[in-house]
Amino acid sequence: MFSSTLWHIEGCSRSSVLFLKSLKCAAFSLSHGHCSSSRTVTHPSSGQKSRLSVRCRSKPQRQVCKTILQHFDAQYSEELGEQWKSARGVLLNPHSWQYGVLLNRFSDLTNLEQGLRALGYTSLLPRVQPESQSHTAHIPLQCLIHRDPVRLPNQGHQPSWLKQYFLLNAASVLPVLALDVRDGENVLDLCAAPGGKSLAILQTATPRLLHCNEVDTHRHDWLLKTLESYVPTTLQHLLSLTRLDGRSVGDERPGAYDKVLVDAPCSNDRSWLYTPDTHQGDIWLKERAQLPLLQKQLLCSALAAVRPGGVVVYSTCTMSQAENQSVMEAVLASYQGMELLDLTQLIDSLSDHFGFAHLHPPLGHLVIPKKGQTWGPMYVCRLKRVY
Ligand SMILES: C[S@@+](CC[C@H](N)C(=O)[O-])C[C@H]1O[C@@H](n2cnc3c(N)ncnc32)[C@H](O)[C@@H]1O
Repeated sequence: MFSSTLWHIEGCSRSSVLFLKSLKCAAFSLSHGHCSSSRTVTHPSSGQKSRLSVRCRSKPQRQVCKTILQHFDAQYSEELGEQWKSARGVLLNPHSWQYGVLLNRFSDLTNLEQGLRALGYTSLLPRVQPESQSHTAHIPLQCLIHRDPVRLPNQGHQPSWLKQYFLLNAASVLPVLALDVRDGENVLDLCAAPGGKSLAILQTATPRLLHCNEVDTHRHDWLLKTLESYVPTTLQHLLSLTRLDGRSVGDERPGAYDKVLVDAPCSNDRSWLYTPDTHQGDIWLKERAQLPLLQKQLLCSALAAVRPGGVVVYSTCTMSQAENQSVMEAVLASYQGMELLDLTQLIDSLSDHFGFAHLHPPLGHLVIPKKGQTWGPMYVCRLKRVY
């Protein structure tokens, strides 16, 4: 069993009370800690002191699937060498995992940001984001991170109320920043559920169209719910939701989009390690062998769906070379008129927060979890369709 910790804020000013309400009782959990204690924080604008008291609760511990771990050990020690050791340490210790907070610019954020900063949250991104200076300025993404493995509570769905934040692995914003959507563009999120990246795209710009596609029925419903919970009805006309097999979209809508995101189905390293039973682990390992083909087909579909001059971003949340660089290599070799775009400026701007792996071959970028910076895994690569 492991404990999670709830922090309650007491003795608050009125502005802090608003902040508390927005945090839904202002409870947030630490994924470690076994004691009761309290601490005082000062509200930055009012100077009022608020007391945080800590309580513990028990949650069932997650079991590591030995079959998957053995498989990862064999593959990743060969592909990543020493870097696998530090990633392994993080993946095997959920108590150390950090959670990013993506603020929803469409909601009422009164006092929330200041409140979170008073609690030690800082911005992931610099005020002026790289690569945003040369074109029409777009909206800075507000993603807050904490150096400790603290976790805000999820906000429940309430009709006629927009959620204020979305919890995510902060490395998930990387593909969205690489996509660099501008106001008025036609954008396709080919594999969109549960909708975190669609939502992040809408935080950075107001596209003419955001087409969110998800083939799985259950996950499509989840996507719909996410968008309803975060996007005001006045902007919902920008959204188009479909339940297509992403492999067919390129043929059905050739050249229709300025930007396409392929956040591909992959062997999600973080969750696969905690596969509930060995039998399920064996099934997933068999499925894993099929994934590169599906990923290549999805990427080819995206390249057909983007207009000449348009941009495609490919991303996964696995460290597997077969699902990352090898997919890119195969598609670049078989598809004419594609250019690999440089992401160095963006990567450099995030290198204080994210640990980037040394990739062989050096195609794309991989955020690899490490102690104190537990973000990732997240692979990203950006292509331009030249003609
Ligand atoms: C990594 S998840 C996407 C996460 C999402 N972009 C987000 O940020 O919330 C990949 C998604 O692709 C979907 N998928 C799998 N095969 C697909 C296909 N052939 N066409 C479209 N989506 C597919 C899966 O059901 C899954 O929801």
